[in-house]
Amino acid sequence: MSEKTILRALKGERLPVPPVWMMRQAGRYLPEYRATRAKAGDFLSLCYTPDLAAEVTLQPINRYGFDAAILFADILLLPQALGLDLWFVTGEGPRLSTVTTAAGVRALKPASAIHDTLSPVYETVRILRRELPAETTLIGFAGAPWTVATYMIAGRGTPDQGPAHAMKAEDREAFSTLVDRITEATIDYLSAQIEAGAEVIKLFDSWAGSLRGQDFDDFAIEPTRQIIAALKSRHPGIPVIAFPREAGPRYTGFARATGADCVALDNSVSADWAAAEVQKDGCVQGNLDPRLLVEGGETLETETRRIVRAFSNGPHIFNLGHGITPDADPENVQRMLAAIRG
Ligand SMILES: Cc1c2[nH]c(c1CCC(=O)O)Cc1[nH]c(c(CCC(=O)O)c1C)Cc1[nH]c(c(CCC(=O)O)c1C)Cc1[nH]c(c(C)c1CCC(=O)O)C2
Repeated sequence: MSEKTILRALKGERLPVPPVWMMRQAGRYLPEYRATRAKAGDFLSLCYTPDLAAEVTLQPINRYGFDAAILFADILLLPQALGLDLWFVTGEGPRLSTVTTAAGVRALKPASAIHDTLSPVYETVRILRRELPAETTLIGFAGAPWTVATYMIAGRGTPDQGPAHAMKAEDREAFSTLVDRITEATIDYLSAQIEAGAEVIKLFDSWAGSLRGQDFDDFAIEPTRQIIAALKSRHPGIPVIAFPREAGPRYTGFARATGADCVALDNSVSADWAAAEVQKDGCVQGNLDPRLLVEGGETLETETRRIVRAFSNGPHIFNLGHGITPDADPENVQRMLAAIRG
């Protein structure tokens, strides 16, 4: 069989039709996901039950034939494996016990202890490698250290990441120690996913956009660079997609600075700008506004075609600028795919 399309794009090949997958493609917009989640009881039980996590990972592949499957798990399982309490409040989101001091950082479990909690995730990866169609690429993932730290410090999602910025300002050393601990644990976590069968790794830095100036270098670029260097030295050739969401002008040069093979773009940057500034360094993915999968209509098709055209001169994986939302219409995903694949 010829090499999988996603892997070819990640090596820098320009393909006549871009391969496609979607962030949060296994999720609440799909009735079959809601049914399996009900069977599991709650979101975390779904993440930690390998048969059910594999089942929901496969649902969007079976329905739409995406070129990649993304492991079903969550970026907040890692803080839990480091010793924090984690729970999800229905309709609100995640809650964690917090780390805000040097003593709190010292009390975390060592990186070497994470596998006790996370081994079901590796089992999900093994099941998926057996069950996925031969042409479908399996993506493993983790949160990037800054984004994971923002949840560990605040104990929840925050609009401006205020508590994390406050700890960084008040005790930069303790904050850096926390970021280093997450970095080390993330390397071990992703290595274990690769050993279990993940073929590509994605790092989600959802809150990268709130880091300014030197902080962006120290806490968005540097930990990502360290993770990618360690993964590529342990697993030569493993491709990595980095998503420094809302990095704006700092998308320029991000692949070169971190060693990422592909940069994922949110929908606040223009595709034409990114084609000139970001795609010149390698593969890009993303950029379609997830709202369009709620609204549908002519705009969904014209915007999809516009993004395909803008990135048609270089390596490109079609994706959204952020996750598909629970109110999206599954039929609109078919319309998007028809506009991409013709
Ligand atoms: C910040 C973040 C989290 N998780 C993730 C991020 C980074 C990407 C982003 O910016 O969205 C990443 C993530 N979360 C999930 C996946 C699975 C793979 C996939 O994309 O399909 C992935 C890759 C499942 C999930 N993670 C979550 C759900 C919804 C849970 C449910 O079924 O009730 C899913 C399918 C819950 C979650 N998990 C998180 C939040 C803030 C929430 C609540 C918000 C929400 O409900 O969308 C943390």
